[in-house]
Amino acid sequence: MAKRTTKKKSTIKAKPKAKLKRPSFKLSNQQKLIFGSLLIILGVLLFISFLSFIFTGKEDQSILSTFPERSTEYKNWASQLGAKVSEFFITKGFGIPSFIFSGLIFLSGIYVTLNLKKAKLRKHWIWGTLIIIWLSIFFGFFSHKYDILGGTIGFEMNHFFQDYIGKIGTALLLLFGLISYLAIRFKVTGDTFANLFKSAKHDLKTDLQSKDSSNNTDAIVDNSHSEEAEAIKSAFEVPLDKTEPTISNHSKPQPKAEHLKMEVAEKSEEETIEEPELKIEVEEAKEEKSETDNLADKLVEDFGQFDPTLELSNYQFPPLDLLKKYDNEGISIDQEELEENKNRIVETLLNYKIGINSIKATIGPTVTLYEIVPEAGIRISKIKNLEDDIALSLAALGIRIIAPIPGKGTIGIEVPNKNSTIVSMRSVIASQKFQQSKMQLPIAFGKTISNETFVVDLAKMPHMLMAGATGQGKSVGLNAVLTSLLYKKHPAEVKFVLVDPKKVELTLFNKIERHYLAKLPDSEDAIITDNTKVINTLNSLCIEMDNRYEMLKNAFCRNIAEYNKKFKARKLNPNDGHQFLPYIVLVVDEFADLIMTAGKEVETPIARLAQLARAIGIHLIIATQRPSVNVITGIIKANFPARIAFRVTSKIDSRTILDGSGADQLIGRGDMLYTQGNDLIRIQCAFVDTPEVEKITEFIGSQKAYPDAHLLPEYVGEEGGTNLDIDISDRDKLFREAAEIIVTAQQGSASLLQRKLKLGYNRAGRIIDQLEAAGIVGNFEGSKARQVLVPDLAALDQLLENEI
Ligand SMILES: Nc1ncnc2c1ncn2[C@@H]1O[C@H](COP(=O)(O)OP(=O)(O)OP(=O)(O)O)[C@@H](O)[C@H]1O
Repeated sequence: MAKRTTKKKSTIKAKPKAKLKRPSFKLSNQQKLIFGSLLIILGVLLFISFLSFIFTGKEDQSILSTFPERSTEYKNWASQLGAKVSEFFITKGFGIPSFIFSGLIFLSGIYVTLNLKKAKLRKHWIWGTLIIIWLSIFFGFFSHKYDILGGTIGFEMNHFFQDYIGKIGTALLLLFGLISYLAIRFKVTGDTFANLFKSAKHDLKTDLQSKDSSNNTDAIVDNSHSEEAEAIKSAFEVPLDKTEPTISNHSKPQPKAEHLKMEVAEKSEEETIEEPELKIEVEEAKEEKSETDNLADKLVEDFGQFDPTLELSNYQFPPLDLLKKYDNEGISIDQEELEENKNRIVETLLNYKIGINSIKATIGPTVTLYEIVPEAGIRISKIKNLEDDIALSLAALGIRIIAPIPGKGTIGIEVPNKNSTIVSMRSVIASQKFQQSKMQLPIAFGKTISNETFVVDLAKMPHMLMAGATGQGKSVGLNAVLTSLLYKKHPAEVKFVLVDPKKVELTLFNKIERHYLAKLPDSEDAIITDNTKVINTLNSLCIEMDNRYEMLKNAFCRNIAEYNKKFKARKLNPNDGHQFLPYIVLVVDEFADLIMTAGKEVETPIARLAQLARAIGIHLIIATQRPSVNVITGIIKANFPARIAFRVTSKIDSRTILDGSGADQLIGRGDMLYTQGNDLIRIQCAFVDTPEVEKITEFIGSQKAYPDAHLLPEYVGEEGGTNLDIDISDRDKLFREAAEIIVTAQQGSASLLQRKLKLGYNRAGRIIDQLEAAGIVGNFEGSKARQVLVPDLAALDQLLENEI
């Protein structure tokens, strides 16, 4: 509410401003030409008058008092008016610098005629006037000899300053003015003078050197300074030695090349100065707004931007206090353990004749990374092969060797800490990195090995595959993902579709059904536990995806972010089927189970969504215990670039999920590896316990909610559809509703039904066919929408009643 009032205030303030601006006279192009050419002519006339005033001013002076008398003959080339104006500007005004006025008027004419940027012209006037004042004061020094140089104003001002600060003071003041002008206008700095001085010094030096060398050659070759002698010499030399001319050719163009360089540099400087002008012109072209833009601007001015959160404007995000603080948080460095591990690593490596140059430790929450720089000549593969031996000598599980650490050129050995610390969800949610993140769907996973909070954007991933043996932290990981989003996103901005075949993992989220969950229209529970319902839901998401693509296409947007931005700016009309699109996050816990029972029926829509849904804001998170190849098939793997591996039991599983080993060497309890296609990052997953999730969902669930969960489009399986026929009893159950929509909109298109009724393309198409059979819409007419044969709802009622 508070927001609204401030917005209103600002619009009230803004309105009179806008009204004040409008009266500024705007000339048509013809008027601009007339006015501009008048100014150009005036500028030329002034220049002519001023110029002739220099020669004829004295002669005309005596008759100036007779102005305006037609019979008097003036010497000025612009006659009476020219003499009078020149007298005013030059003698009584600023003297010779007044010529600049004529130039400025001429320039103004050009600007007006050609419709150039006014801001630049204003600048010319300001600087021009300042130069006129400066010059006229400067010429004031010489006014007693040549009074027209600085004019009366120049003389008076000069003497005004002289009275107070003397001649030298005035001269210095003018010098200061000149320096300021150069500094502001031409961006001259102290360095410019220093460089000038340096280059002058350099030139002098080279001049002196060349003079010296020429003196020397003078000494050796007699008469070489004489041109005649040189000509004779070259005439003799060329035929004698063929290499000579090439040498002289070489030496000659050199200064030319230098000169060329200088020119290029100067040119490029000029270009950079001119660049902004070009840019300004481009922006001007952009300013041209379409009618819909203007309407949108007006709507935004009147009502403010569309606020998707308005319906639940009092919604409170869960406070941090709902998350638990742990005692053993924060890393305590055990110096002894560090020393011990270091010595063991060094010893083990030495046993295999691997010398070490240096070793560095980075302590993380669960593992410590020892970075080793081996002695020169040691093969990396040798250290990699010793992985098991090092693990054995350190008597520790979960040693991982990274050889070499990407981008560092060192070898890393990760050794688990004896006492691991818990990374609490609270600490990562409270971190600045998460709180200040501007990501679309930020997820705070936990902490990296260097104890930094790891935050990634789900929207960028764009889908995530999560695998890990049972009891290694998958469910906690999923909860961490959901919690992150609950702490950052308003219910209007994100919706979850939760699939939980285990039936127990995600049940807590039932409490936030009407806030954050999405479901099929006819289903009772939002959390899907039944495998057949999963198929319907996935297909429904595919329909939602198609619908969203259609909406994006109609709105000329490439992705959901652009679309929502446009919608918020009120550039998309809700009456055309546009609406604010929340992100949809599909979470499937235990994907293996689904594949086992439903196979292709699940795989196909998942693959379709994974391939296409990124742009329209549908993101998939799929977790599985068994990362075997028949579960994570090639097509699924190819479309899930972001992978998370908790501890798995075999190297093969690790390879299936990560395309490499590593996951089999993790220590469990939330120790995980994350990859988004390139490097593996070891992370300690944030721990969020069931009671914490319960508190959060309870907090959210107790607040005012939407009337229902977010409804996904209805999906009727192939067998549920009706064939095209005239039989009334076989009609789709949405037939009447669809007919009313079509008649109201007077537009017979399937996509309209898709949008309004949230249907898939096939079903909408079938309904259109039934409408055609009922005589409500006309025949198929190619790309055009079908003709609507019923004029209004009353006629429709009559038609349908007569059928019965
Ligand atoms: N990030 C973590 N930090 C500390 N302990 C953790 C973390 N993640 C998991 N654990 C511990 O591991 C246990 C099992 O975790 P979780 O239930 O997430 O495993 P899971 O992989 O989902 O197992 P399943 O597949 O059988 O459901 C938790 O109860 C917790 O004690």
